Amino acid sequence: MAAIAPVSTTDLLDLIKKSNLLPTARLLALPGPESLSVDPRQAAGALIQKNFLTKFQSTQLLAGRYKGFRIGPYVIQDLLGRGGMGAVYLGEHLELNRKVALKVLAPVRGEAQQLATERFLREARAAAALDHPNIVRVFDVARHNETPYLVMEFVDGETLQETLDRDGSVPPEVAAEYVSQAASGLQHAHERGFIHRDIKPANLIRDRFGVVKVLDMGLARSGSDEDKLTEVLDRGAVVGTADFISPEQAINCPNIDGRADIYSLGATLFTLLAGKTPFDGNTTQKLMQHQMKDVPPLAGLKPDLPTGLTEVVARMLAKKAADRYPTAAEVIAALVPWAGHSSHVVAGLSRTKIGQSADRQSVLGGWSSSGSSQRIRLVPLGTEPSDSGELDFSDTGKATIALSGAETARSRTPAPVSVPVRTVPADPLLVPVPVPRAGRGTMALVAGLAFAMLVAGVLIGWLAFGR
Ligand SMILES: Nc1ncnc2c1ncn2[C@@H]1O[C@H](COP(=O)(O)OP(=O)(O)OP(=O)(O)O)[C@@H](O)[C@H]1O
Repeated sequence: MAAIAPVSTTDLLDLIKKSNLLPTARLLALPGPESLSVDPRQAAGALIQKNFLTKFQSTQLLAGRYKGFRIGPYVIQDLLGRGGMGAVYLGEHLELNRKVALKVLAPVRGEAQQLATERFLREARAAAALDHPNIVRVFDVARHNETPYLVMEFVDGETLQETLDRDGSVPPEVAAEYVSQAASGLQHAHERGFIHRDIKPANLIRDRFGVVKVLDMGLARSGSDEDKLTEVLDRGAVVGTADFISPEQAINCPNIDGRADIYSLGATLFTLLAGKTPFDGNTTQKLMQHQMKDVPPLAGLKPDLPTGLTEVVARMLAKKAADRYPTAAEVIAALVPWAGHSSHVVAGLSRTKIGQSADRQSVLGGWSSSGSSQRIRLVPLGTEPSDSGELDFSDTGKATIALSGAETARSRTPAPVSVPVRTVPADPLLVPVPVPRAGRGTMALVAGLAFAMLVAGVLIGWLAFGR
């Protein structure tokens, strides 16, 4: 039945009552029609001001829509965004007043529903295994009227894609810091055997305090036995986003590792700095170029960029995984000269093995480490000591990162992560369905199609792009 917009304030108040969006105490306090404007729009405005409604709720109610405001114990307050699988809403727990992000699976039929459900579970499992300030936490997965939804940490901020859409590009030191924070989250994920597989600016979200968090662990895959199943089922699908996909993912290599994420993070850093993605063209052309064509030199696109930084990007974007930084932690070390002062990076690193291990020398691999067990010195290989940075995890809650040379040390308290963690139960409500993955928007490209296009396009590609 089509929604009927309220024509009077009494109609509006009736819709509010039917919508179930207010807890009983608030409902009892709701002003009557006599104390509101007779115009329902003005009445709704007054109710927004008195915190009975949000703008989103008011818009829905004024359009006559009053269903769907409640998902489990949460009240929908706003639409945060839409992705390939459904919508993400801001929800507030009815009793606890805690704000969360709710990812609600869009209704689809048949096998697509099973695939989406499987991905939901995968996202929940991956995120539940990870506990890091630079990774968006998933608290729960449940069903509401048969519709699966994820309960996530609400990040009050914007994705780096939104930043790019607004600002075009990002200053070098800011881009280096954002990427260092993302690398810190990835280091944590990689240490636990998870590869994200779809790192891109749209999957990095920055909160109001400047903390960057990795979103959307939906494609993450662990090396655990259980996930070997989905690995087998995934075979046949090229997964990732064409603008940021690593060469090995583009050819659906079965044995990718964390260095695939490092490539995608490099493509993200390239895009943040240059204001454009590394390659142009359609999806097939982009896949081919990631494999065959050198990334255009950043210096040509942005002559003012520090040379050292463009070299870091080039190494992250090396075609062969072996030529990239071996770990995300080493990307952070390489970026210290530009991202150096961030307490957020330090706070994130303190949750990785590097930040926790007494024997940091072995964790750090090629880096040199000095001082007490509470301090590590980061010297990216092949750089001058003046490029080094020092991370200090020593004092209670205080984190210091210092650059040697002209820079002076600064100390800040890392921004606390205030949302309590509720891990997803081992036996979630949803049952995984063993079906192969298929394409989903920008995320999955069916292998047969991709391979066919690749083979057919190789000749054209060489002619069109050369080397
Ligand atoms: N935890 C969150 N906190 C705040 N906003 C969020 C959160 N998760 C997602 N969003 C917002 O919702 C939008 C859609 O998220 P979603 O993960 O569904 O999209 P996507 O990654 O673009 O889609 P796809 O699943 O196709 O990759 C994001 O771009 C972001 O703006």
